[in-house]
Amino acid sequence: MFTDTAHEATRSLWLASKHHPFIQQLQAGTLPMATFRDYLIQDHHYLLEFGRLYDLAATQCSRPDQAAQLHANAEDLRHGEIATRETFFEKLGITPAMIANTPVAPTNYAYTSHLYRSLATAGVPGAIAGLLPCYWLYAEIGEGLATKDSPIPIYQAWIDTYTASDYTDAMSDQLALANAVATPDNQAELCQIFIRSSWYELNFWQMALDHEQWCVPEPS
Ligand SMILES: Cc1ncc(CN)c(N)n1
Repeated sequence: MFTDTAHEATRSLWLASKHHPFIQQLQAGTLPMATFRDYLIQDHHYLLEFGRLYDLAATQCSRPDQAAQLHANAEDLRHGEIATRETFFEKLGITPAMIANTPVAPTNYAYTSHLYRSLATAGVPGAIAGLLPCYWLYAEIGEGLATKDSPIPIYQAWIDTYTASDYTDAMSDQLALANAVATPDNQAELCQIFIRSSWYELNFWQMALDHEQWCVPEPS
């Protein structure tokens, strides 16, 4: 099965994500709040693109049942993870203006660009393969962190998002969809896309920890 092959191919990248200092500090409660805030703002930009890509893939999908599932994923994302993050923003005093005025960091820009590229070069199956580590890796990270609570309530609330049944159920649907669109002809390409997304996931933690910025400000 495609998902077994892809999972096996990314074992070390996923382990590095699970043991990344960002995740360890989140669980220990030692992650600086400024770092968490920056991560949330970058991730908001990321999740908006994620939803847009699902919608775009749906419009290009020739199978009505799969198109409906892709649209439903976009809606679930907006009503689930993105809506939950709004409550975090309120608690932390992060305003829409702060988000709008924060440029998308280089790694975030590269990751979301990779997702659009996957749709452009490998079609709807490419987009599905590129988006899959986002769901699946976070579910595994949540599972790994569930053994011990973080002493910081908002960090624990973040962890709880990824162990909640609505999230893990949606993740199972993604696995089934990925296996449905994988064929002997496209599997190798989909696997490369999945590996690259997993690599970007790892870089995303480091981007947040480093408060990564462009060396030259964006043109206005
Ligand atoms: C970068 C990233 N990857 C995955 C997820 C979990 N949906 C997320 N919120 N952000």
